[in-house]
Amino acid sequence: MAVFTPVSDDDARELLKHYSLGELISLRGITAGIENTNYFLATTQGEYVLTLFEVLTYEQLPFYIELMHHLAQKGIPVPEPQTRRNGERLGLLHGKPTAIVTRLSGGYEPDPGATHCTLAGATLARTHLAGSSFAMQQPNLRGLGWWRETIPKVLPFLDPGQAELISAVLEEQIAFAQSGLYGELPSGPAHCDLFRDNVLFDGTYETPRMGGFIDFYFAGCDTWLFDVAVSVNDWCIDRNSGAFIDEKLQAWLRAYAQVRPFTAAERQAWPLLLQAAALRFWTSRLFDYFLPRPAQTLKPHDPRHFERVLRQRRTAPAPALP
Ligand SMILES: Nc1ncnc2c1ncn2[C@@H]1O[C@H](COP(=O)(O)OP(=O)(O)OP(=O)(O)O)[C@@H](O)[C@H]1O
Ligand SMILES: N[C@@H](CCO)C(=O)O
Repeated sequence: MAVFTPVSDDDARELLKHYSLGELISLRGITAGIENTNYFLATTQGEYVLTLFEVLTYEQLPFYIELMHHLAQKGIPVPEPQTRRNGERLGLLHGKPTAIVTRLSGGYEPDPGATHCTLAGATLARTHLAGSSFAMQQPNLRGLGWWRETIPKVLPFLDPGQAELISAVLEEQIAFAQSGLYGELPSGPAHCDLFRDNVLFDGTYETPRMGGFIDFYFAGCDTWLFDVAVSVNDWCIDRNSGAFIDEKLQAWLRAYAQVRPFTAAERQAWPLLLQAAALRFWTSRLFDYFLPRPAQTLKPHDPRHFERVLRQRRTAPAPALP
């Protein structure tokens, strides 16, 4: 359930006075999602999503909100934060930071085919290029620094084989981050969590249309290839083994490369980035599983899934980038 802070019709009417978005038609709580309070909000001018941020603070939010604004202005299909009469895009409701963003059409595809992969890959490349002119800077807060801090906390819960694996991969990633090769990788604002449940598709299964990317609240500046690796590690795999499905992977990567061709440094770094992306989510899932936040409502995702993905990426030869 994702209404942690109830919002009444009267609250919404009061809030809408701060915007030029017309009059309230309806307000409906969204049941999906685990972190924020979300409502579908219909007004006489359009369809929106009202979000009350339950975890991120007012000070932490501008990077994400302004990035979405920047991308929307550049024609990337992302929720567009609406601007209040006072020029700001964030407000407060029931003491929580609040934003109204445009509602994208479509739904998420749990079983994406090659066509979905093509659309997602091309749109991510366009997102990267559009984001390169975004002025604000914020590192990926779930990057190497966070892995170094978090892995020692989860180590006591692991068996010796797992502990050895996660420690070895962390050491390799620390060395890689200090290498000249790493410094050559193109970087900029990245979504950093572009799993299939964060992309909406319209149309039919056979002929899908891109609805857009949602949930930018793990975004940060990172190598673009890390973003690609996070995505294909979710979109293009056999869910049981973690192995890549070649047709989907090729569709995803070719579509991305048609918009932004990969560099020589990226080709060389690819196997390590695929492991980095698997390590990132193995670590966060271990952390959420063994050390849940006191008020955490989510049912933790299975950490072993990303252990399997990581082992796959270390044993199977990495497919070359197109
Ligand atoms: N701008 C949008 N347009 C259309 N649907 C949206 C939009 N934003 C959110 N949704 C819908 O609301 C659901 C919940 O949103 P979201 O995934 O962002 O939840 P959350 O609690 O904020 O984050 P988390 O993914 O961490 O649970 C999505 O699955 C999607 O169906
Ligand atoms: N996409 C993440 C959850 C949100 O970061 C995961 O599947 O672990």
